Amino acid sequence: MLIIRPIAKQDFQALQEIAEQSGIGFTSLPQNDELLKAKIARSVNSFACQTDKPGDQGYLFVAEDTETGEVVGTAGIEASVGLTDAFYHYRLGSVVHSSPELGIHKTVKTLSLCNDYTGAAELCTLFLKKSHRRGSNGRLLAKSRFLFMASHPLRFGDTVIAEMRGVSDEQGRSPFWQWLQEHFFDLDFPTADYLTGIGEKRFIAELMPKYPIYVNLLSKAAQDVIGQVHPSTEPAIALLKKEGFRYKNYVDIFDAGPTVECPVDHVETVRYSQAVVIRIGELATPATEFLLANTCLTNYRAGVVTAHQQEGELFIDAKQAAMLGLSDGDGARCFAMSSDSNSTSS
Ligand SMILES: CC(C)(COP(=O)(O)OP(=O)(O)OC[C@H]1O[C@@H](n2cnc3c(N)ncnc32)[C@H](O)[C@@H]1OP(=O)(O)O)[C@@H](O)C(=O)NCCC(=O)NCCSC(=O)CCC(=O)O
Ligand SMILES: NC(=[NH2+])NCCC[C@H](N)C(=O)O
Repeated sequence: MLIIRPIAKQDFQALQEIAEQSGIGFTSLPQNDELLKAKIARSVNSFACQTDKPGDQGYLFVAEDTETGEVVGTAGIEASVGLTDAFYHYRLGSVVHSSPELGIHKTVKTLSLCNDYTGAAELCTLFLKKSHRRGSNGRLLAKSRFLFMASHPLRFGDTVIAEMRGVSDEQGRSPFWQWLQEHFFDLDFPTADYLTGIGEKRFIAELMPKYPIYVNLLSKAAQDVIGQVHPSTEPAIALLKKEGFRYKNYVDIFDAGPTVECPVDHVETVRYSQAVVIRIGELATPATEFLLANTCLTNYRAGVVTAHQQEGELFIDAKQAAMLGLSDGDGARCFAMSSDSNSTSS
């Protein structure tokens, strides 16, 4: 069974391995041991802190294979971005150049630097080792965060966003960055991405073009990747679109990958999840698959279980209950895996 739990200090090596595997452009996991240790410590403090409003908390979860004890994936949530340092995007807009006298009307796309997502919660750091990309593992890892948010809504911004990794090749060459580099920076994409990942973001404010950029002046290769995701990120964006996330013309300032957004209470897993009381014992048939999480903070656990729901109660067997730290009579939150089809679009 795969369970999702908060990251702990002893997961450092596993996180280091995931940082190595995730590669360039996966901004939130740079290969820097001190930073990874600091990320773990920040997460441990975030789960432990008592708060009723979003602040500088970052929650990092891991997926653990209970049979081998191996950590096989990560997923994160930032409570609210841009409150301690500026959080930048490019907003893709339009300007119209029009001369009725000459009969010329031209709409030109522009990219404007902005901080519009300040205060939003952010999903990040979603990674599953290739060996475990099967069955419902990816869905469990991505969705378990929404059960956590549904149980602890006061800890997060009202809107949740996700910055999707944009297009770059295996050497870390990004067509969009290439253009910026030629005109404004003397830094390659891997270095810029690394500096952002370790929080050294002052150079953005200092060097980034401050006036809107006319998109038609960019190279064709750069124009083509605006709002496009890296091939390995297709499953991640597919999962979020099914949850109701939408692209509203905001892109990453380095690789032009799309940012998608959704009000937290509109996210499918949040909307269709239910608070239930756990009953442990024999399962009645037909039992079906549920995503189930306890309502704890530091002892948070989530997993996919076979269960039987009757009104406000969810019946599970003792083994599954033990894995999720649940006892008979405990409150929990569940989502019927079959209700994924409730999604309004894909
Ligand atoms: C993202 C995950 C964890 C997802 O796990 P899996 O690949 O096992 O997921 P899956 O269940 O096979 O696929 C999820 C859904 O995507 C669909 N799908 C799969 N491949 C696709 C493709 N090439 N194009 C379009 N859709 C595709 C599947 O049909 C499925 O939809 P149905 O359910 O309808 O069948 C993994 O792919 C991964 O680790 N990727 C590499 C790292 C990465 O790029 N991470 C995202 C960075 S961006 C980030 O972290 C922010 C986003 C976030 O945190 O959520
Ligand atoms: N350059 C980018 N577009 N980066 C997006 C970052 C990918 C992913 N959201 C992360 O947490 O790392």
